[in-house]
Amino acid sequence: MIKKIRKRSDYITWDEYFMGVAQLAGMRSKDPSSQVGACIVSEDNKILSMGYNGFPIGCSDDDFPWAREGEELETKYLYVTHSELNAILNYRGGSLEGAKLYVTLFPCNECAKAIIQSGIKTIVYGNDKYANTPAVIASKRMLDASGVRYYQYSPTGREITIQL
Ligand SMILES: O=c1ccn([C@H]2C[C@H](O)[C@@H](COP(=O)(O)O)O2)c(=O)[nH]1
Ligand SMILES: [Zn+2]
Repeated sequence: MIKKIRKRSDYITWDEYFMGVAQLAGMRSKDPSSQVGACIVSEDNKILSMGYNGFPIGCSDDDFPWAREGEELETKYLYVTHSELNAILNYRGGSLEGAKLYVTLFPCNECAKAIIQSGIKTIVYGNDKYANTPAVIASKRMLDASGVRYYQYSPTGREITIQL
């Protein structure tokens, strides 16, 4: 009698996989307070692009400021490219129409504009710690008006260890 070998049952789900990849991308960020990662996926679950928050090419991580407060020109906010925008700009393959974005932080209003214009139709986000700020309220207003669906990732509690 031949015993049929069945597939593993503890493999990770698509959402775990892509949110995990977004988290890993965020680990490249040099921002001391918020590391944000993003992963863009096609309708048939192929990774199209990734990004994290950081300064534009040529703007040194050691020279540009990482401060959150102080004189505006000496804070990071005027310089940092957000993870979602980096992921959109990093894509070299043409259209993102119908794509899905996994991102560890709810996108701000500026990222929402780029998401809408790029054709991304679904956002799966991690934390929403800036939910009460004008940037996120405006973001949701635009995403709702444009028919971009968003839902919060539900952590499964599963942990992985990667040896580097
Ligand atoms: O849509 C967003 C919003 C913010 N970010 C980045 C930009 C900054 O590097 C941090 C936020 O810094 P705080 O110190 O938490 O204010 O997150 C992003 O990538 N995408
Ligand atoms: Zn943003």
